[in-house]
Amino acid sequence: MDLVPYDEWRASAVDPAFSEWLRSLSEPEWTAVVNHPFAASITRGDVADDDMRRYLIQDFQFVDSFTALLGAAVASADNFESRVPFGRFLGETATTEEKTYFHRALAALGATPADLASPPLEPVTADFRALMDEARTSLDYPLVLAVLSVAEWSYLGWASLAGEPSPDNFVHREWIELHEGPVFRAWVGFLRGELDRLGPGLTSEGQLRVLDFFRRAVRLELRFFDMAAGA
Ligand SMILES: Cc1ncc(CN)c(N)n1
Repeated sequence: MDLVPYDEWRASAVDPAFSEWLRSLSEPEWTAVVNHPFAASITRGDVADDDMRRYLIQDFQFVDSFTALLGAAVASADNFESRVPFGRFLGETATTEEKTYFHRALAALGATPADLASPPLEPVTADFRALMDEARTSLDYPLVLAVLSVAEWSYLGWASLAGEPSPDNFVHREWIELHEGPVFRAWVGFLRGELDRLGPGLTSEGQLRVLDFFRRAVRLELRFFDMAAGA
């Protein structure tokens, strides 16, 4: 979508939130991520084991950089109340939730310890890690937020489209459950709320920088699902 400055855009927007400006200017890729055939296949529980294994092996490498980026959010947030949700989510990601999921799911899919420790990276995985590292080392809170928000909000998007009944296979079912439900929705609401709190006060140059990180992350999400689908 055309690059319309936030102040101009919000004058006629139905929802003038800064996060909505970022999302709507990231179309059509945003919708392509949320409605991606690979994501839809996860929600139906019919991704072939080989494809799911390849996707999760690459995603485990994504999660490593993502966890480091959560640490940068703790470090760069502008107040204590904002640091706390990042610290909580970081603990969950690093210990219980995603870590045990990956180990159990990849074992069930026949992955080896080497597949978890040091697999060859797909180009999109390397590019996504580079973007997360760029945001992390900037220690610029709105840029960190932009990348985290894309990852979580877009995953909430496709996971919310899952119908009933949930897939029997825990590899699919738990991956959906990790990305939807009241707790995950509140987490995404928090991330968006932080962007909405800080974005309007940035200079127009700063706003465009956040948009640039947001858009790059959306394009990478799309390429990541394309890679998973073998496209
Ligand atoms: C590529 C990607 N993007 C987002 C998420 C959601 N945490 C993820 N696990 N992987």
